[in-house]
Amino acid sequence: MNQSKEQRILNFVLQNAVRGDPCSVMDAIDKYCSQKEWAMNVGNEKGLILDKTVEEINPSVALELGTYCGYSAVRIARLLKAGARLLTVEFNPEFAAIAKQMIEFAGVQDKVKLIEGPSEEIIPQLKKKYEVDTLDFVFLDHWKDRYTPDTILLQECSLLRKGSVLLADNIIVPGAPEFVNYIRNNPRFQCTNYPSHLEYMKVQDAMEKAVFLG
Ligand SMILES: O=c1[nH]cnc2c(O)cc(-c3ccc(F)cc3)cc12
Ligand SMILES: [Mg+2]
Repeated sequence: MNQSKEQRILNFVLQNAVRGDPCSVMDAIDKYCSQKEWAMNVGNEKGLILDKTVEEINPSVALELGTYCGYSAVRIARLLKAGARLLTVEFNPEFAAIAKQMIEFAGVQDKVKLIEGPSEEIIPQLKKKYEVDTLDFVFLDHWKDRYTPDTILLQECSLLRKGSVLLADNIIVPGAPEFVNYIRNNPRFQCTNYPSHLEYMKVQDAMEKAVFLG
């Protein structure tokens, strides 16, 4: 059976990174995906914007939509204080299986709960099934057409509180114009745009930060 690209990325990490060292895992993924095979990890340039946002908030409870191979789950989890946790949602079972191994190899599994399934099903379960009160931070990095409906669903499920921060990847490429229109014209959010580049490419991209005003 032919190996998937995601399996090749994981194998490269297992061969070249240091078990229990999240930064070595991130570096190995970035090295492989910039030199061998492009993949849709947030990457190091936009990753630094993600780092600064997470450090600013210092979240107790964070949610990621779109785990993929686990690169940004490792990136976020390495910055979480003792007792804080990241819930990360992945729809694709193959990606979830790779991400589980990536998160465990990086040694951040105690801070990360990987949930397999569609975000529209998982979000309404967060309070009762996953014991979430409200979310301090949400990283949207799944499918651009889900950014707006999932942001609305988070509000309907009372998962956002005054000061909750959303950060969305891929505002330019692949682009989320409907989400940008929704969030920038919504008086309940205070938005900031962070120009950057598509991971591993000299192509313009951007991230959008949106603070929920309650
Ligand atoms: O589908 C995506 N989900 C989350 N993040 C993505 C991401 O960072 C980049 C891309 C992407 C960008 C350019 C391209 F030619 C093909 C795919 C897709 C996703
Ligand atoms: Mg992305």
